[in-house]
Amino acid sequence: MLGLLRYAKEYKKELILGPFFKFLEAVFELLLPLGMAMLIDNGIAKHDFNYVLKISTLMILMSVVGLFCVLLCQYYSSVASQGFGTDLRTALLKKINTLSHQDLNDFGTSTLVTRMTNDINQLQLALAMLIRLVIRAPFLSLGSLIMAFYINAKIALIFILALAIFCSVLYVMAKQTVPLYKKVQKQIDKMNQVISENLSGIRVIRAFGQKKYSEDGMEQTNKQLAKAYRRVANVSAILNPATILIMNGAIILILFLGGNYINTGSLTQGELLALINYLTQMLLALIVISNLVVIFSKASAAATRVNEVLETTPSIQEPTDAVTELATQNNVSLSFKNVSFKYQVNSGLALENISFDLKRGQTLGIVGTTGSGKSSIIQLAPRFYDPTSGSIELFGVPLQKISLTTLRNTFGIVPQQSVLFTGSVRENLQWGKKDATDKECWDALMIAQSADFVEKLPKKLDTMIVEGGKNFSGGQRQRLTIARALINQPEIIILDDSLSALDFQTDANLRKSLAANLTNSSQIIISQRISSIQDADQILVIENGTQVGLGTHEDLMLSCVTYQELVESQQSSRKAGDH
Ligand SMILES: Nc1ncnc2c1ncn2[C@@H]1O[C@H](COP(=O)(O)OP(=O)(O)OP(=O)(O)O)[C@@H](O)[C@H]1O
Repeated sequence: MLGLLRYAKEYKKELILGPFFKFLEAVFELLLPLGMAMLIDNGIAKHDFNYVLKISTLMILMSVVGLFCVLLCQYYSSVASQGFGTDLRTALLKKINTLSHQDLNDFGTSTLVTRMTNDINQLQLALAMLIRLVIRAPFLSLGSLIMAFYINAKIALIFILALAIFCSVLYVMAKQTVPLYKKVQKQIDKMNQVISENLSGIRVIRAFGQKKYSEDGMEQTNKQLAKAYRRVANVSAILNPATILIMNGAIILILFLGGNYINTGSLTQGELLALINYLTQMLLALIVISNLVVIFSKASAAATRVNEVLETTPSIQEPTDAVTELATQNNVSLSFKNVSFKYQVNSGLALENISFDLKRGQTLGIVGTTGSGKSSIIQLAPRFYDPTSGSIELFGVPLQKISLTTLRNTFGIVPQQSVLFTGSVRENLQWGKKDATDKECWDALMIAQSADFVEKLPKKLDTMIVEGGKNFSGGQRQRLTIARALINQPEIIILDDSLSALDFQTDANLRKSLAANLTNSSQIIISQRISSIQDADQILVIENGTQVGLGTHEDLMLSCVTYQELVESQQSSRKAGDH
């Protein structure tokens, strides 16, 4: 956990001044019972009004200065803890952005959300408490003990006894709660996952009338989370009553022993009062320490989880001596040589022996039944995953040697699901090219057959896209994501079933427009529709992860049974639709 403090190094001043002011306040607080004893024994008992006035003024002054010290400490702790949380969150997001798709699959989205939010909040709170209380509480408890020895060493032994019992209770409790907090965090992950699935799929849940099923699932996860919390609370709840019990037991002992000492004249009434004050102060400080233990137990579990992400070595890394310039004039832009791939070490092959050469400026169509491995092929080209065996080359250079930025800038990818972000149409297009001008935006929209509908929008390029692009139709979203992918004029454009929401005419116009405007770019078009790929220079046919055909439409109609069946099934379903 301490390792994470490196993210607080910008706040050194606050980390020093915060505890310093809290320490000052604690010194004043420690002196107050002594002042009270002096006031009673030397002022009130001797009817010395001037002495009472002097000491009480001094005590008020100490309290006021103490108050200002507390305010300053609160200020510094807020600045440092909020800053630390912000810096840590930024670092975590940066790290997540370096992780490969495989690493992200391994973690899962919900746990990353919990780590970015809940876990970092815990760490922020722990740092604030560290500044406010970590020096003050031990100082007050130790200071009270020393003051007790200063007043009466024999009675101070009761303090030691109370302290020993308290520490034992605390140790037992901490040992039990730390693992329980880890379980709670896991349940929070699960809860986040259920919430995000339920909210993102709310329309589907309603459409299928699955409200009850979704609510039951949520309730079950909710109950499990509550159960995990209850188990921690049951253990933690023992601490405060146990501390009060120890405190009251110790006070009884002090009164008993102190009463005898007063009778024999070896202790004054003021001193007895001061001793009880110090005991209360010590144990209250210890309760604070115990609460700190709870906060730090949670923070320790949170730190482990945050560190787990920060310390993950991305499975796909920037190569040393990376190639940043590609000979894009090269005849072959992308080449797969006997590529096989599996998603998990112990799972079966998702792709087996895939080989093709995509020539510059040409189009490769990929067809196959659903789940046959089409998307998996194009996940390998920008190195979202590395192949299990075989090799892939981009303009003659093995992918592993190319800088990740150069590699990914070579591709313009339109994924299966059209993901748009909250922001204007222009801002969304500029994801493809940061400094794209309005002309470049309109050109890209024109090629993607989107200029017409964007032109009709009230604010055109400045029209806001709401979360997930819900204010656009499925087909409009697809065309906007296509425009975003080609605004940078990439060397290779990949359309992963991205024409599915378009009518046949728009689909044909779009492909014509791509061919006419991006003459130097190669294209990979994945589609279930034969009509979308039949004009491609080459068509790759995939079945159960294996390559069962490669050639033109005409070649495949002669040589590939799977292709012939696909064509036939689409022709017959179209005929059935016509009737
Ligand atoms: N992230 C993943 N982790 C594990 N297995 C996966 C993952 N993505 C895909 N698969 C598996 O790999 C196989 C091929 O999936 P892929 O998405 O490549 O098929 P596809 O042909 O593109 O399907 P569709 O046409 O339905 O989009 C499937 O069996 C699928 O379950």
